[in-house]
Amino acid sequence: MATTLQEAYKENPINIQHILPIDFHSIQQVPDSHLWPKINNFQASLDEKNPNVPVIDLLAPNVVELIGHACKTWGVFQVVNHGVCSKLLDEAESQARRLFALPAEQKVRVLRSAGGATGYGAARITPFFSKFMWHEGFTVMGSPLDHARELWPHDYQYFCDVMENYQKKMKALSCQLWLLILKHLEASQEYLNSSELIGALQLNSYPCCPNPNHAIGLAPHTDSLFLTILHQTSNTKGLQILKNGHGWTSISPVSDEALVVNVGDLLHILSNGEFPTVYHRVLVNKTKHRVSLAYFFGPPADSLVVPLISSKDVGVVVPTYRSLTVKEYVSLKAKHLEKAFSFIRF
Ligand SMILES: O=C(O)CCC(=O)C(=O)O
Ligand SMILES: [Fe+2]
Repeated sequence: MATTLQEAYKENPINIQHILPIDFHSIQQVPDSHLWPKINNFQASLDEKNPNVPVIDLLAPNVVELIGHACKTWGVFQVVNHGVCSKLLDEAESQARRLFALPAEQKVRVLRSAGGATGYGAARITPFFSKFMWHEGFTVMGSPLDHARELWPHDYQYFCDVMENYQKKMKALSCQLWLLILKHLEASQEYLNSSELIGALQLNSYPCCPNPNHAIGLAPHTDSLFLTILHQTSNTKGLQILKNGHGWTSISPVSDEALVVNVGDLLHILSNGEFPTVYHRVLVNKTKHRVSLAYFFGPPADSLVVPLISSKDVGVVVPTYRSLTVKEYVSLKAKHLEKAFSFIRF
């Protein structure tokens, strides 16, 4: 997938002005370019009234049922007892912090190119909004060696080791979750072989913001692939999902090692709309520099995503979306963001 996803990005280049983040280290005030109309910020009392996102113990005997129910009702859940040790989560976060702490002139050396997939830069959704986000990111697919060498000519190995190990562990967890989801959907295992799943790692940084009521870390969006596994700084709120009937709901980690898993667009299509794709955003705050690591995983770019209809429903339930390749969907999303669905809905 990495290569063909990179091809899809190459076909939809982004203007350099939408890739280059501002120098957050030197900024005292939110510039007009980053000033949004008042953001409906955290309201503790409202958050407390909101129902909590499901927390799933991966060792629970009824885990298939729990995940199926969470995907259907929320499209998002937290997992615990997932087997990724907290030491690795901490190390990956601290290596991400080490990268973002570098001076802007250094980070720019590994700036994502216009049609590129990896490297330092603003969020891919930037061109769809008239204001910029309070965010900088770094995307890794496989080994980050070339970029790490540019950043730390004499001290790049540890960063590479941690990022590669982190992706390996996330891939294993993705495969485990994927098999449980296929079981729930009653899909044959050959249908999307978990060994073919591929991922990309996105490091996100949300620096302290002098005016958090008028800035946004990441504007509302959905993730494109099957699932996203997210590690976020503990004790720092930021991620919110739009929950029907409840408005924006915060998702704070239930423990230091809990990971957030959310359904992406391709799984929404594959489940024939049974699982909602999750609209989410990130808020910023004045005093805490929040960092997150999002691992996106999905099928190879050339594979066809066909809405699944269980054998007992054939002839009764009709597909909501037409089938399409991953690459085709990524291209539609790069051009139309969430309006991409309107091009494939029957
Ligand atoms: O930082 C977060 O909590 C969310 C990140 C995210 O939504 C993304 O990388 O797509
Ligand atoms: Fe996201």
